[in-house]
Formats: sequence, C-alpha cells, structure tokens
Amino acid sequence: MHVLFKHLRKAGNTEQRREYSHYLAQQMGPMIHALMLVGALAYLVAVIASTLVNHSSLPLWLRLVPLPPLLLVASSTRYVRQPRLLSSLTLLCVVLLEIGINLNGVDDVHRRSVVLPGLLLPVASSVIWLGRWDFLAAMLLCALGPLPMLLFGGTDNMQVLQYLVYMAIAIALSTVLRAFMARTLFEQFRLERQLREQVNTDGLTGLLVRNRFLELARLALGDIRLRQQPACVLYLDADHFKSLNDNYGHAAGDAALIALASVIRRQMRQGDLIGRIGGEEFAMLLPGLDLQQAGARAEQLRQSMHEILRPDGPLTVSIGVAECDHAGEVLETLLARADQAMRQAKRDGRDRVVSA
Ligand SMILES: Nc1nc2c(ncn2[C@@H]2O[C@H](COP(=O)(O)OP(=O)(O)OP(=O)(O)O)[C@@H](O)[C@H]2O)c(=O)[nH]1
Repeated sequence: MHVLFKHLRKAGNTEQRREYSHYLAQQMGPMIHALMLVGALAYLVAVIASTLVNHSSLPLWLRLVPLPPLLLVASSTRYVRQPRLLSSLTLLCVVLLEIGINLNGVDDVHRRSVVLPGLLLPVASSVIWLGRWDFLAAMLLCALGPLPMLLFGGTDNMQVLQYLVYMAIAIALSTVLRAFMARTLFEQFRLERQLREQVNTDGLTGLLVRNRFLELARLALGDIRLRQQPACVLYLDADHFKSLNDNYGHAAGDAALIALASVIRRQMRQGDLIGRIGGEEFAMLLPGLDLQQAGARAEQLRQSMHEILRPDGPLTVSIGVAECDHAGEVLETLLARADQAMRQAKRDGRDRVVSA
C-alpha cells in the first residue's frame, strides 16, 4: 500500500507542488463539476422518491432547502480552477449533501436505505480530492455526517454499529481508489513536465531553445515596459567555430559549446533569460540594465570565455549589445539591432563587444 502513497513524497519542492496542484485542478475540474451536478440531481431525485413512498414528519420544502445552494456551488465549480477554492467548494457540496441526508433520513432509520447515500458519498467522490488534507476532511465529513440522524433518530446500537462497519469499508475502498488515481495523475504530470522541458530546452547546452526564448523574452519585455525599467539584449556568437569543427571534429565543437553555455549560466542573475538561438549563437535578455551596465556585463562575459581552451587556443566570442527603446520596440527589432552590433564586432576583428 505504501507504494501508492510514495508519489506524494516525490512531489518535490514547494514550487513543483504548487504546479502539481494547479495541474490537478485543471485536470480534475470538469470531473468535479460533473460529479457535483450529479450529486445535486441525485439528491433531488432521492427526495422526490422518498416523498412518494414515505411520510416524513419534515415538510418537503425543508428537505429541499439544501438543493439551491448545492446547485449553485456545483455550477460554480465549472469556472473555478484555483486549487484551494475548488477544494473548498467541493467540501461545501459534501457538507450540503450530508445536511440533506440527515433531513431526509430522520424518519427512515428503520429502513436501512438511509445509510446507503451516506456510504455512496465517500466512494463516489474518492477520486476528486485534490490534496491529502481535502481527502481526509471529506472522509471525516462523510463518516460523521449521518451520525446526528442515527444517534438522534431512534436507531438502536446495532444499527449504529452496522453503519460504522460499512462506513469503514467504504472509506477504505475510497482510500485505495484515490491513491490509484493520484498516482496515475502524478505520473502523467511528471511525464508531461519532462516532455515540456525536453521541448523547451536545448539538449546540448541545457539553455532555452530559440522559440521558447523568444516566447519568454516577449513576455518579459512586456513586463519591463510596463514597469518602465531599462533592459538590454546581448547577441553572442562564438568566433571561428567552423575551423574548430573542421580541424578537430564535431565532438570538440560540442564540448566548446557546452563549456560556453556553462560560463554564460555562471554569470547570469536571476531574471536573466538565455537562449541558444542558432548553432553557435546565443541571446540574453538582461532586465534592469542600461546600455552601459549591459556593456560591462558583456565585457566580463567575453573575458571569461578565454578560460575555455580550444585545441587551437582560447575560445573567443563576439558580442553585440542593444538597449530596449521604450517607444514600443518589439523584441525582433531589438534582437536585430544586437545582431547587427555583433556583426560589427566580427568585422572589427572579433573577440570584442560592440554596443548598438
Ligand atoms: N560542433 C557543433 N558545431 C555546430 C553546432 N551548431 C552549429 N555548428 C557549427 O558552427 C559553425 C558556424 O560556422 P560559421 O557560421 O561559418 O561561423 P564561424 O566559423 O564561427 O565564423 P565567424 O562567426 O565569422 O567567426 C558551422 O561549422 C556549424 O556546423 C553544434 O551543435 N555542434
């Protein structure tokens, strides 16, 4: 059994757990909505059916009281994808259903059928609970919910005992169902995340691939513009890379690219974006830096590259720097200006930084 729960420990750091609970809310949201609606409709049908065969001391309108809030809450789950709110609404549905079970079962204790909806609830809802605590709270509600009806409805101890035994079985069953569902969903989440990372990350250098870099840089640039912050783009190209490949083989070229990426990564701050946008071409978005500050960072980067030793000497790079013009300049033109500056650095003799 502990294998079923192992995934919960594997859910990793807080960031990953948050991502996972949002993923669960997205995946389970439609099912929660459908189940809650079915629960509300089932309640209506059960009340009508029991009215036809039973004479309850409680008036019909009173037994129908939980229905409007139940329908309202069940309907609202269609639009909610925030994990905590979704869990709270789902728990509220269970509370309303338990109130309904008590209102309808109060006169029916001698026909054990009253116990049935109470037993159905934990099993039917077992797979929809997003977190461990939601599940525990729901099971507790399901177990304790019908007790007022049983304790104050004139049932004998034998019936209460029977109820407790069946409820324990129902909760054990739902625990297993939920564990299987949670394990399957966690595995799916892990695989999808891995796939997304593979698609977005360059296999050789571990940096962002071109399309992902452009996508994130566009978003970041919009944010930077809103905050009226400065920002610069660096366009970096390794020098004489073809001769490295031609003279020493592609493996030597690959090793140089890996080392180059690791130097860039070492010098980046949180919030900087780095992408491999061509074979030996890299782009960086540096939020918060003006042209002079970004030029200094580029110069530092250029010098650090000399630490990497190619078979024919130190690795050198040419870097172009361009500052974001806040008059609505799009990423493409900003990158094009940095690229032009980089080409100028090549023309000026390579191994240098040129600002646009
Ligand atoms: N080993 C290796 N080489 C790559 C990779 N991607 C691109 N290249 C090589 O990088 C080289 C780029 O050559 P060029 O564009 O002519 O530029 P260069 O020789 O660096 O000359 P300059 O940029 O003018 O200094 C080509 O030989 C590509 O095959 C890669 O992933 N691995």
